[in-house]
Amino acid sequence: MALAGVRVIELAGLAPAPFCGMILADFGAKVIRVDRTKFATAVDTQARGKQSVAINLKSTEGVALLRKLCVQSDVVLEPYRKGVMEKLGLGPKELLKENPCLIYARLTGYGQSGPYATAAGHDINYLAISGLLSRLGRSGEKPYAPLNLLADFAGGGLTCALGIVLALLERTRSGKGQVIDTSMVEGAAYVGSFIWKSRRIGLWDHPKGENMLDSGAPFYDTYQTSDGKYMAVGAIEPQFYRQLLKGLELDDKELPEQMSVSDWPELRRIFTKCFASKTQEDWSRIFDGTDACVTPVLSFEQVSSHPHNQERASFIKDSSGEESPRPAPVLSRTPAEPCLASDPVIGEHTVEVLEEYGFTSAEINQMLAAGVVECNAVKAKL
Ligand SMILES: C[C@H](CCC[C@@H](C)[C@H]1CC[C@H]2[C@@H]3[C@H](O)C[C@@H]4C[C@H](O)CC[C@]4(C)[C@H]3C[C@H](O)[C@]12C)C(=O)SCCNC(=O)CCNC(=O)[C@H](O)C(C)(C)COP(=O)(O)OP(=O)(O)OC[C@H]1O[C@@H](n2cnc3c(N)ncnc32)[C@H](O)[C@@H]1OP(=O)(O)O
Repeated sequence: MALAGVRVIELAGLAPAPFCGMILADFGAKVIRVDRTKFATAVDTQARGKQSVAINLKSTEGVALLRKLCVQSDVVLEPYRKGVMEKLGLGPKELLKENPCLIYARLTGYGQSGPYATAAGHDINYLAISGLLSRLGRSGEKPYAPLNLLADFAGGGLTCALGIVLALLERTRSGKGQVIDTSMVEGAAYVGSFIWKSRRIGLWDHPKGENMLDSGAPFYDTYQTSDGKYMAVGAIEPQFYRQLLKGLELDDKELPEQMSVSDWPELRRIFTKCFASKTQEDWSRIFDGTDACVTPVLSFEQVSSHPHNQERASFIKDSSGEESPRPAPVLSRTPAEPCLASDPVIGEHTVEVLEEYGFTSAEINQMLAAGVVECNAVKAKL
């Protein structure tokens, strides 16, 4: 796999850093999640392929141990509030001094500087400060955060993973590590570059929810079907729009012009009535195999059995039968091989990992006895 041989120390976080760690693990890195001791359950629901060691970082021995692990690792990924790692004596200054090749990835909401740097926050707050949230939502309604996808995962976990891979690539030339400052505000804004840079062509001139791509246009929206499901319509270009009208059995001579913005409410009313006359399955049969850009809005229950997803095996099942998306993108020679075993319990691999990092049994037993580390058996999963 592409990241085989890369050793990552991931300090346990809430959602974005676990996703970043999972991406690296899916593509072959050895990812060791550092959990707290005396915690029953991990909050990490994206632990695929990771190992877990439980270390009490509030002890000097725990901090010394983590420093030793970082000396023999390629990447450390930390998701804490600005200043937390420095307070523990685990800041980049210390760790890069001991291992100049280390890639020190920091993943926070607001980044490592600026007046908000130390403030608590979540996806919705970062999205708000990025400017993007102001553009999300239907006309006349309040801004709406699309789950916690944009800041936490697109702008956070994914952007941080990109930073790590870039730094690993650069290290092959310079032999040097570096610090990555991932701000979810900036990551989300960067993901939104198209919105910023397409303002000059007038794509966003109207208020929120009244533009072509934000549910303003009737040919770029969702419609309810007679069985209470939905179809997604993305028929922008005239040749695709014509196919939409054909599928709906509408005569364009009897309709307003596609790009006549003032007629969009009327067009939407016509499309709504049409789509409500047949089931999702009926419409799928009509539009599949055409260029109308009309697809069913699949539920989580429907996705894996959809013929397209099925043929590409786009969803996988782990050993407990839990379904999830397979890693993307697909690399032709070195594709990801996601681990199908169930997620680690906190401290499941403490002894195994410490042995691998060269600690003797006596040293490990001493740390276990002193409560510096904890090892939990898999039976804790039951
Ligand atoms: C919208 C999303 C968030 C969604 C998260 C949900 C998926 C989960 C939220 C709650 C979870 C549930 C809950 O935990 C209860 C159950 C628990 C059970 O185990 C599982 C089921 C649960 C129901 C569980 C289920 C789900 O997991 C939840 C529903 C987001 O937006 S996430 C993005 C958040 N923002 C960031 O990550 C930005 C960067 N980070 C921060 O700004 C802060 O970390 C943050 C997130 C604001 C939290 O601040 P906090 O004050 O809590 O922490 P920090 O200031 O960072 O300090 C960390 C302290 O911890 C010490 N520490 C760390 N490691 C160790 C260790 N190994 N040993 C000892 N101590 C350790 C560290 O030294 C710091 O201590 P100090 O405070 O003394 O400096």
